[in-house]
Amino acid sequence: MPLSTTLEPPISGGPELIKAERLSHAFDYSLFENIDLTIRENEKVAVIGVSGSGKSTLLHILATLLKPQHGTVELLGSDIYSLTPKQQLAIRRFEIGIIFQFHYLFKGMSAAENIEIATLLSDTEFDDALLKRLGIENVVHQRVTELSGGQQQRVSIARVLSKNPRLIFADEPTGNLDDETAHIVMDAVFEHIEKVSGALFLVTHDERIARSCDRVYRLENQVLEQIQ
Ligand SMILES: Nc1ncnc2c1ncn2[C@@H]1O[C@H](COP(=O)(O)OP(=O)(O)OP(=O)(O)O)[C@@H](O)[C@H]1O
Repeated sequence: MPLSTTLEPPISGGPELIKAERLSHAFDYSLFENIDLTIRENEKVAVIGVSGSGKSTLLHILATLLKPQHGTVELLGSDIYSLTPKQQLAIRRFEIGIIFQFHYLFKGMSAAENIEIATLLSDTEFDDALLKRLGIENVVHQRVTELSGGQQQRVSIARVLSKNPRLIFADEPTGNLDDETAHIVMDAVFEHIEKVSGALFLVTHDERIARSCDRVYRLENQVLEQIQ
């Protein structure tokens, strides 16, 4: 059994926005055991690791989507898996943005409609400047199915940022993007975190992008090891 991986919080003394303690989870085999992780205000944390090591599962657990078999997750001070479904929904709606590997856009709608749904639900404004910045201002009125994978990825990122969440969980957000666009997108995400004094939990295979975060961990052999 691996040793408990207790990770020291960073030097900054800001409030703890994401705090996981003693997380363990298994499917057919154990993915990780006794993981502790704290992410404070204004911090960006990346996790890398080989395919199948459990990175997405860890992201789902932190992002309220999957109850861990052991351990606790606090978001903005609330123990999320002890909340009622209604309370969980409110946190998901107003405080959490999840950038999924596979977008999950509404395919029958235009890009703009996909973004509008998010702004309506979270009571925020449609941000034209953000679309321009992400280079999708000329395609927003097209149906999502007419867009390239990279354009769809940017629409899904615009949808998440438009909600103005404090906590962003991003699973391979630059997987479909060329290097230049990947950097534009990550800069927009980083700036957003700064603007809202939020926190980012990023899963990526791109080591350069991981290294641009404040801390980097590798998930391997059931252990989350800090490598930067
Ligand atoms: N809902 C599920 N039911 C059963 N097994 C699952 C489930 N979700 C994930 N797994 C398994 O858990 C393991 C870890 O999956 P996960 O998606 O967390 O890995 P990952 O490190 O994110 O991989 P990748 O880099 O390829 O996205 C895999 O073997 C996967 O098949």
